[in-house]
Amino acid sequence: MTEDREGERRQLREALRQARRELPSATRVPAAERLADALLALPFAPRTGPVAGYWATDGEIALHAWQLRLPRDCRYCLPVLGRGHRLRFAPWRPGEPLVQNRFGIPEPDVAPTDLLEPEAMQMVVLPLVGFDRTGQRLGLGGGWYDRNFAFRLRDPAPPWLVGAAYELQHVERLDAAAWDVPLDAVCTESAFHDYRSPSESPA
Ligand SMILES: Nc1nc2c(c(=O)[nH]1)N(C=O)[C@@H](CNc1ccc(C(=O)N[C@@H](CCC(=O)O)C(=O)O)cc1)CN2
Ligand SMILES: Nc1ncnc2c1ncn2[C@@H]1O[C@H](COP(=O)(O)OP(=O)(O)OP(=O)(O)O)[C@@H](O)[C@H]1O
Repeated sequence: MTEDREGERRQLREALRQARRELPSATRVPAAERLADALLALPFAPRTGPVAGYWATDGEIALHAWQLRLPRDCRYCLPVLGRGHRLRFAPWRPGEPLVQNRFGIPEPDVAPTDLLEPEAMQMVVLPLVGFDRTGQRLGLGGGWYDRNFAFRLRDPAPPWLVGAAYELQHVERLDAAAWDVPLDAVCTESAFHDYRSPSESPA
């Protein structure tokens, strides 16, 4: 990528992060409920097994409403950062112990043997800074999700990869890099954006 492109990407990231941070709680609270409605109504919403969310930070749309309304046999998990940009997941219920990771984001305080691999997830709800009409995602820039879900560039779902965002994070077009893993869908407070190919979305 050229330096110009990288600079543009940085500017876009900052503008979108600021816009989402500025949303008032009168907007955030109902948005989290509408997001939960959309995630629970997904045609491929899992009935059972581990599903991954995130601990909302930096103005990200919250997932607690979804977590509370998940089917009984689904286990809500949070991302746990490892060495070398390794991302794994740990089941977590409200009240269970948390520690802060290197970015100050809470993650479950569990033994390494309790961590689940990305491949074990039925569905992953990804945080994002921006998304476009083709399902490309702009993240915080660490490449954590792209690295750890690169297998989805060749393997079919599951895990289904679903971005969660406010509609104001929708942008016209993001440049795709070779390593960018496209999303299967994005849910917002007002829409379900379906990016699956026809073969993945039977009529
Ligand atoms: N809520 C949430 N959890 C997440 C992510 C996320 O985007 N949101 N991640 C998605 O990948 C992973 C963590 N990746 C992250 C990448 C950068 C920063 C970040 O805040 N960077 C700061 C600089 C902080 C520092 O260097 O200490 C910044 O860009 O301002 C945070 C998390 C896994 N967990
Ligand atoms: N599969 C991969 N293998 C090796 N490096 C990768 C891979 N995917 C991404 N990266 C590296 O990660 C860096 C950040 O990528 P990018 O800007 O796309 O992150 P992002 O999607 O915005 O962030 P995140 O996924 O953490 O939310 C890139 O510079 C790239 O070098």
